[in-house]
Amino acid sequence: MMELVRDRELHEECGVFGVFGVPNAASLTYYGLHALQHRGQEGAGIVSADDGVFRRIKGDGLVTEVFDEAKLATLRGDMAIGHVRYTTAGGGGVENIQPFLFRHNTGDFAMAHNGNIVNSALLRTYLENKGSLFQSTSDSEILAHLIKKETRFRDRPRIHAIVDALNMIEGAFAFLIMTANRIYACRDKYGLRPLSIGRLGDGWVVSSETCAFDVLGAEFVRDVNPGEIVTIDRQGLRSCDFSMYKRCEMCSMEYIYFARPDSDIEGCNVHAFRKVSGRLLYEESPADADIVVGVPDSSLSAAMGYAEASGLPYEMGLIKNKYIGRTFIQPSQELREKGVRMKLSAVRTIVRGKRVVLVDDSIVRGTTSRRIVTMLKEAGATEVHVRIASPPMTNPCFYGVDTSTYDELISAHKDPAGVCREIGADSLCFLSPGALLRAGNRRELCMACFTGQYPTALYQSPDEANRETK
Ligand SMILES: O=P(O)(O)OC[C@H]1O[C@H](OP(=O)(O)OP(=O)(O)O)[C@H](O)[C@@H]1O
Ligand SMILES: NC(=O)CC[C@H](N)C(=O)O
Ligand code: SF4
Ligand SMILES: [Mg+2]
Repeated sequence: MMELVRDRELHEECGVFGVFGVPNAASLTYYGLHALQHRGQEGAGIVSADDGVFRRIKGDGLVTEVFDEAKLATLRGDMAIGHVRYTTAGGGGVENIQPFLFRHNTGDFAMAHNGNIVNSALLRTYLENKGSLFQSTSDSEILAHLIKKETRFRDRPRIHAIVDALNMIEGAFAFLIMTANRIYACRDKYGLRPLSIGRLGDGWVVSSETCAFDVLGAEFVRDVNPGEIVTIDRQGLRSCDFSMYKRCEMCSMEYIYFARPDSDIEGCNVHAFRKVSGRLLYEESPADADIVVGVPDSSLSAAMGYAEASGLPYEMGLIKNKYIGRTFIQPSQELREKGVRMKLSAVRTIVRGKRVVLVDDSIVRGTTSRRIVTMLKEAGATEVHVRIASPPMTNPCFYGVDTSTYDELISAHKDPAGVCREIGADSLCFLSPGALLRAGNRRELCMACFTGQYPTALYQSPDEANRETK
């Protein structure tokens, strides 16, 4: 049977982008979303607002597949928000593609979310029992119903309802909420997901990652803080805390794997973080070898750091085919194995007769490492020493990253020696959690998928999590 195979082993979260007070906001949002495309390739959407008139276009696929010039031209106005989606809750389907748009007699509004709400099942039941009719199966829609659930105080400013609603949801989020006159940018109190604000001409832009600012020529202003709502309107920026409990537990996988190397997250450049993590990986786990090879693309910065610290030459021992799309069709498991060969090839003349240090950013199921070790050996490498720039991944993520279930995580069942045997390497070492903190010069980071110490309550047993696909 033909099956659709994703080309990435680890799946990212969504990306959100917003523009306030700049003509043709939707076109700018298109370019912003294009810069965030790596965060989600399943669907994309933009909602624009023009004098209280909201217009929306959304669809399955990449930003370039969903929009064209003619479509963008219909999204008039100087305000817009957009979203690129990778599903973490509620399944696929066009009804789950964001931004969501809600029509209400107190004023229409649109909403876009990156993250995952861990108490969504409970809240959904509560809201449905109160009469809510959901348009989608996405966890994100819950926030809108929470904002509108209280009809007794219709005249109070909307921000009060937003504060109350944000305090009812538990989990990870970067939310953009757009009304006729303003955009609210909100981040969860644990600081799990990134969200930054930039200046563009007389207006403002908000983005999951700062790489989108550079694309538009916008200037970084500041990050939205954990537990904060930044209101953007004609008066400029205003800040309000919806929670006094604040942590700085940014998702470490943003630095390790997800974010683009040219993004700065909470003041630390992603490429710089990875490079230092590679240096620390060498200090913790040196290897007797001839060359250092990174697994394209996400581990290249860490591999450079490892090579620099070790004094070994950094070589391009693996090449990635740029034209392997987001997904490709494979007929069977056997050909699926060949799928990675379509994606990555060893450079025979570079690795032949060499002892190779192979640096990757992470091991999830172990598929990539196993295939690449075999490939390097088949190409003539005499030894392959695998060095991973993150700790063993032993727990699933509940916060918007599809890191797999317990059953699939190779390190949940095998110690590093067992994983080493399984992938056929000559040695295997992982980076320590402490080194991750040092790489970012931080006191806190979410490392729950490595340590099992989740910053929030989970509302789900490990068994349920294990059964859940996404
Ligand atoms: O142990 P596994 O289950 O194989 O997963 C780990 C691999 O997945 C990711 O790469 P991915 O192929 O997703 O994309 P990349 O090209 O961006 O590195 C990550 O960088 C590892 O290489
Ligand atoms: N990856 C994400 O951030 C997903 C957002 C939301 N939970 C969804 O599944 O659509
Ligand atoms: S559990 Fe892992 S992937 Fe999930 S938010 Fe924490 S660090 Fe990121
Ligand atoms: Mg990879």
